[in-house]
Amino acid sequence: MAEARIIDGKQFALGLRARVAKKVWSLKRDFGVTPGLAVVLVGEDPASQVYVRSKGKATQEAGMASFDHRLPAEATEQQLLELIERLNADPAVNGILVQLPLPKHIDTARALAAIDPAKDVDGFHVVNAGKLAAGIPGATIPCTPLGCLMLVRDVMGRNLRGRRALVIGRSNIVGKPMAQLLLQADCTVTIAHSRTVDIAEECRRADILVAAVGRPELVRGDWIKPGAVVIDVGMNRVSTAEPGKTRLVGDVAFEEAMQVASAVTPVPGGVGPMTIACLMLNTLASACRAAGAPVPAEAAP
Ligand SMILES: NC(=O)C1=CN([C@@H]2O[C@H](COP(=O)(O)OP(=O)(O)OC[C@H]3O[C@@H](n4cnc5c(N)ncnc54)[C@H](OP(=O)(O)O)[C@@H]3O)[C@@H](O)[C@H]2O)C=CC1
Ligand SMILES: Nc1nc(=O)c2c([nH]1)NC[C@@H]1CN(c3ccc(C(=O)N[C@@H](CCC(=O)O)C(=O)O)cc3)C=[N+]21
Ligand SMILES: [Mg+2]
Repeated sequence: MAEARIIDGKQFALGLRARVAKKVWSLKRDFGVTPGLAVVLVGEDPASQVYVRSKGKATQEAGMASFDHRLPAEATEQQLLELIERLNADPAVNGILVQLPLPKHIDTARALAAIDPAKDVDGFHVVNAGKLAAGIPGATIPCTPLGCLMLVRDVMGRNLRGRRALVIGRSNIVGKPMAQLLLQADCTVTIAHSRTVDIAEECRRADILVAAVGRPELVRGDWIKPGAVVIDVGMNRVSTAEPGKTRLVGDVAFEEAMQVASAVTPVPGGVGPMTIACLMLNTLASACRAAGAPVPAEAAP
C-alpha cells in the first residue's frame, strides 16, 4: 500500500489565521472593535515562555491586541485571582488565557473558574465544558480538540456519521472535549486511558484515532486499522544521541503509522499550530459576541 498522506497542520493553520485576520479587519470596520487577548503566565517555565511568545505573535499578526501579564512563580493564588478579576472587567480584553500548568500552590480549578466564561477562549471553564457536553449552542470549544476536528474533516469530509473514533486520553483539556466533539459529529466514540485493558485492540477498530497521552511513540503501526486517519496530539521532548540535544516526538510512532494509515499528523507541524490558530478564532468569536456581530461558523463546528 502507498504511504499515508501527511496532514499539514501548519499550512491549514496559516490559512485559518488568514481567514481570522480578514474578519478581524471587518469587525474593526463595521463595529469599531479590535479584539484583545490577555495571556497570563505565572512563573518562568521555559516551554511555557515559548508558547506564550508564539501566541502573542499570532495575536498581533491577526490584527488583534495582545496583552501580556507575567506573575512571579511565588505569586499567591489571591494575586492571580485579582489579576483575572481586572481582566474580566476590562472591555478591551475579549479573551483571557491562563497558561497551564500553574505552580503547585495555586488551585487550577479555582483559577479557571474565576475567568468570565464569555472571555474563556480556552474553553476550559465548566460553563463552556457543560454547554459542549449538553449540546447547548454558544460554547467556546477548547482549541486543541477544535483544531483536531478541523483536520479530520479536511481529510474525511464534513460528514463523519457512523465512523468509529478512538480517543486515547481523558483530560479535561484535550481527551474529553475531543470525544464530545466527535460524538456531536455522529461518530461512535470510545475513550481509552491508563486503565484500558487492551488498548491495541481498541485502536484496531478505529477509523479515526486521536492520541492525547503524553507517552512518546506509544501507538505502534500494528495498532492502527489500515486506512485510518491518525491525529497525534502528543508533544514529548526526548533526548537524542547527541548530548544536550532534544527533539519533539508525538504519541504515535510516525514512520510506522505512515505505512498503515491513510493520513497522519506530524509532530511538529500538525496539531500544535492548529491550537494557536483556533485560539485566534476563539478570541475573534468572543469579540464578535461582545459586539453583537455574527460569530464565524468555524468556531461552532
Ligand atoms: N499540540 C497541542 O496543542 C497540545 C498538546 N498537548 C500534548 O498532548 C498530550 C496529552 O496532554 P493532556 O491531555 O494535557 O495530558 P494529561 O497528562 O492530562 O492526560 C493524559 C491522558 O493519557 C492517559 N494515559 C497515560 N498513560 C497512558 C497509557 N500508557 N496508556 C493509555 N492512556 C494513558 C491518562 O490516563 P488516566 O486518566 O487514567 O491517568 C490521561 O487520561 C501531552 O503530550 C501534551 O503535551 C496538550 C495540549 C495541547
Ligand atoms: N491555558 C492553556 N492553553 C493552552 O492551549 C495550552 C496551555 N495552557 N499550556 C500548554 C499547552 C500546549 N500548547 C501548545 C500550543 C502550541 C503548540 C505548537 O505550536 N507546537 C508547534 C511547535 C512546537 C515546537 O517546535 O516547540 C508544533 O507542534 O508544530 C504546542 C502546544 C498549548 N497549551
Ligand atoms: Mg488548548
